[in-house]
Amino acid sequence: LSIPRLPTPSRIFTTSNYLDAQSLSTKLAQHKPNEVKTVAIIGGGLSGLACAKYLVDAGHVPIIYESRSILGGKTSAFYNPTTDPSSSDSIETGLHIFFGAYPNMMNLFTELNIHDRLQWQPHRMTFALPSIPGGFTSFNFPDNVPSPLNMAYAILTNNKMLSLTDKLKMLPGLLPMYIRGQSFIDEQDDLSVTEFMEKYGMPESVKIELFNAMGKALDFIDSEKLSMGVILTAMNRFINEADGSQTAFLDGNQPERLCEPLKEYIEGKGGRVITGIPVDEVITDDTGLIKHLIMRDGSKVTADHYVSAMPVDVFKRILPHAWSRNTFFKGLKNLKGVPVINLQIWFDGKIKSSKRGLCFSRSECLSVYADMSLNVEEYYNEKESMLSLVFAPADKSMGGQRDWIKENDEEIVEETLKELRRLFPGELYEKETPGGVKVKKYAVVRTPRSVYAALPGMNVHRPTQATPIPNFTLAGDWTSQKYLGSMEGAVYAGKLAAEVVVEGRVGEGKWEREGMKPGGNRGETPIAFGGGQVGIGDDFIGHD
Ligand SMILES: Cc1cc2nc3c(=O)[nH]c(=O)nc-3n(C[C@H](O)[C@H](O)[C@H](O)COP(=O)(O)OP(=O)(O)OC[C@H]3O[C@@H](n4cnc5c(N)ncnc54)[C@H](O)[C@@H]3O)c2cc1C
Repeated sequence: LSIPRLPTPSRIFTTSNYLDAQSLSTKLAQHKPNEVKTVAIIGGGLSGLACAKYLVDAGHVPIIYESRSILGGKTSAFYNPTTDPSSSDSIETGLHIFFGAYPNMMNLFTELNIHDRLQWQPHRMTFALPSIPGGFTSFNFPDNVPSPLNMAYAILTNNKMLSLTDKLKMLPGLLPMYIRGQSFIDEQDDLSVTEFMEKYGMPESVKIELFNAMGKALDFIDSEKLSMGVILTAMNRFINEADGSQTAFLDGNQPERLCEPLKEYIEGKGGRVITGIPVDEVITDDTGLIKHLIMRDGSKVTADHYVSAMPVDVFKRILPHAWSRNTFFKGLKNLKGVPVINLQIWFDGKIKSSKRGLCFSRSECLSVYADMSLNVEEYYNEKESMLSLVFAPADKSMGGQRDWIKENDEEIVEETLKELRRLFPGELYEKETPGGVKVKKYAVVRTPRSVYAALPGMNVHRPTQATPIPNFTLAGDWTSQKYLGSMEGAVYAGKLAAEVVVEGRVGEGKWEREGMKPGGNRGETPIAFGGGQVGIGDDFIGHD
């Protein structure tokens, strides 16, 4: 209504990835089950919701058990906990950006008939220029030019970040990514960004100007520590699709605008969504099959089949003792969620130089941010800016300057404002610039364990959705799928899990991807998870 909307880029519906997503949906919807199964899905994030959606399409009866009172997991939002108790704004777990190269997510929006809820942005990528306070530059992707030419044009016509020599020196590393695709990407997963750049002779400036910003945005990790597989995967998805890197915001908070229609769809076709009671334990019989789940309130849940759509850190805690000796689950001990912080800051006036779309702040502690008052219908405000900012890396183990995740809100906000003063010189209130806009209120949301940390060599430890346990399947963005830890990855993994259940591919669990070192699924070597216990160190801490 108040914010101009661009149409959904039509080319995203013609890519081979989109057509694959569509044909998997069709296959599941046309399935005629011999036996209708009740499927207990643990976790009501996007992956659990997507899994349930495709299971009802296939004629089964999924029941989601979500521990919190709100659906959405890492995309959830809460009302009110700002520094102003009289307000009732929604506070999101994180600033969430959708990309054209999210074929399963785009397909899901089509199936739910809610594409008009995506607020597409002009096709460009905007970066702050750290050496010029208040300076920004954009890579502009021309309309109606096919990939990869539109990306080549965007890169070649921007000279503010990389020289022509830098760009040419990127080619030996990036050409095989384009030509060989996934097999090349998987082979590089063991290398950090720095190691990959040394191997392919890329200049340091590429890391400073580009890869640092990408790493912090994609996985909340500094590029010194990050696996190069992350950068290559994102570039590969973007370079192969003309509108792959075009971004969109949802027009409001995800629990209402995306999870609610999913819940209505699932319940409208016979499934159920139960919130507010965590699953506490998975009870197995002598053969390792799940007998039932025990809920926090002491009740038991039995089903024909069970799916975990929990984050990896929680799954490790809940893993039955009987399974911990199976080599399929061996790699789990290496997977761990990355800490990240998201801030929402409301100002008492408009930040005049604030831009539409997503910006890479390229500062020490901030990753990406957006002025929600300009971009998202729910937060639209003509007079006052509201910034949503991703603060990363949030601890030293991921390359942060400090363990910010443990700091108090005031220190985090102070550091953020310090960096914002460089992005908007003279526009934020300080004693010396009394005319600037003042902070009205803020909310700081910490996610101590978010997406799995994509450190070098981790990809091989991500298990497939099919497991060796005949009545158990895995979902979640951290399971093996080609879209990183992301909303697209979560939806795709949920859909793949539904396919495993529908096809009865039970007890299969194998390491499917070529070029990966097999973790094995039927090996007999017992694995030590700390004396039979599966420990993850500190607990996953949610918001409620
Ligand atoms: C700050 C931030 C910014 C992000 N930005 C982007 C972005 O711009 N673009 C993008 O694509 N992705 C982004 N992501 C990543 C994205 O949010 C995740 O990849 C995705 O939402 C993961 O979905 P999931 O369903 O796999 O897991 P989750 O969302 O973690 O869902 C798991 C669910 O399981 C529930 N659960 C846990 N334990 C139990 C239990 N014992 N019993 C029952 N339920 C349980 C949890 O409460 C949760 O609801 C961002 C994440 C964060 C934190």
